[in-house]
Amino acid sequence: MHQSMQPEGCPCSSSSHNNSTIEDKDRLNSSLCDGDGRKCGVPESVSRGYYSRALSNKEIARYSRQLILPELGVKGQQRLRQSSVLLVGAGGLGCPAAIYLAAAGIGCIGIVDYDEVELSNLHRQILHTEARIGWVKSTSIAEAIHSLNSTTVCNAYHLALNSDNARQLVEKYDIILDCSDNVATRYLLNDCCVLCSKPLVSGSALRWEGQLTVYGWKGGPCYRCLYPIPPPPETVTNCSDGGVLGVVPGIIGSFQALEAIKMAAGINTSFSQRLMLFDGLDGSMRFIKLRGRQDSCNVCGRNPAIMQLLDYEQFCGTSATDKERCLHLLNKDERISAKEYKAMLERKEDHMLLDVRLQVEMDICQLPNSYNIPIGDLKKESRMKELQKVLLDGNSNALFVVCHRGNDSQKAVRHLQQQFKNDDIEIKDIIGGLHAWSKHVDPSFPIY
Ligand SMILES: Nc1ncnc2c1ncn2[C@@H]1O[C@H](COP(=O)(O)OP(=O)(O)OP(=O)(O)O)[C@@H](O)[C@H]1O
Repeated sequence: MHQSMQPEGCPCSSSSHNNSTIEDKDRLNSSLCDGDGRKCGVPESVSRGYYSRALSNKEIARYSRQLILPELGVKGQQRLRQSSVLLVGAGGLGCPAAIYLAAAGIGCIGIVDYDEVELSNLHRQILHTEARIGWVKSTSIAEAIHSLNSTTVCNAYHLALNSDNARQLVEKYDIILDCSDNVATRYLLNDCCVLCSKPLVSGSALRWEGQLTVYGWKGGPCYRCLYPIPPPPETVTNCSDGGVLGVVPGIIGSFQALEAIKMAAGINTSFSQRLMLFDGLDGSMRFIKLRGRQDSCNVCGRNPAIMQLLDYEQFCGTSATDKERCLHLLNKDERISAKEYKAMLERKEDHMLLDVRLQVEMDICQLPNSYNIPIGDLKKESRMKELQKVLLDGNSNALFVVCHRGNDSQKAVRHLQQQFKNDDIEIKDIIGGLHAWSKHVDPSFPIY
């Protein structure tokens, strides 16, 4: 665990940052370092010397406030310098986790992310900046790490972690942090960490709440021991749909760094077989004892069925075909485009526009004359009667449904078609919702 594994960018060369910080997928296979520093152009003795040497005066000064903690001490600090941590996800959890790991003196940090920085990331993905909008996220974090602690080697991998590349990456690092935001990646990382015998520090955050636990540590359970079957995709909400207060992933990501630092320093973790539930709204923290490793587990049990990585999108029902099916719930003739709706408005055609988003979203922006019933309320009889009355009063027999991006509006149309099956009402949704309106009709319309 504390043997240095020296992933791609080898910490043995102080000038290695410029060469090895910005990794990309083509360079994934071309390791800069063969495991003992020789390919870095630094004499072997120097690189070995670096690791075995006591802390330098500069290191003592830099880490002095943590060095005097008896639980850490010089030995612990040296272990941090020899350790490598891989973060999957350079977003709300990955940013705080990465920066605290670098600040503490972790020798090598790898960051995997396929995404680029957007304006809507900045309220919580605190290492990215206005000036770096459009940058590759992993590169943006590598820059932030280098400014804070130039002695930490940082490998930025601009790629989507998948079954083909995960093992190759995970096996190079000592500790893995799951800072991703989707179920398929969680199962992929879990299985990969079990197969490579690596501990996995798992975090998640949504709305005001966050969770933290550590899988696969000293005989503790893995993610599959607790959740053998993935949740139905329609029950999973992400931050762009459900929202999140930036501080919440900040807190959970910091906890992920804390646990990784403790494990790397040889102290132990407090979260194996233990789950933390944090609620920022009521300021509570609860701790739940989790069941241990399950003999029946498909990946870490007695007779594991999973000996190699799978197709996790398919396993979780989130593959491109599954998404396509969800996106095309309605037929073509049950939908109109944002442009067609605009043309209809210009022709002043009689109709009613129903917006099925939450009131809080209506407060951000809405189309003129839209009537609001949130999708969750459409099943309530009272709201159905109300809608019927508005349609009758307006004497309109055309009902158009809009939402944020055109997913909920399709579900709403299906439901309303059932409700109004005896009435002569044409019900359609607007393809792509308000996003499409902003993109194709009115660029001044706010996007959130
Ligand atoms: N399989 C994966 N490989 C690489 N990166 C991943 C993978 N799965 C998720 N991620 C990354 O994990 C990060 C999760 O962070 P977070 O949820 O804060 O950000 P986001 O996806 O930018 O959010 P939003 O939904 O608001 O756009 C994202 O940057 C995403 O690109």
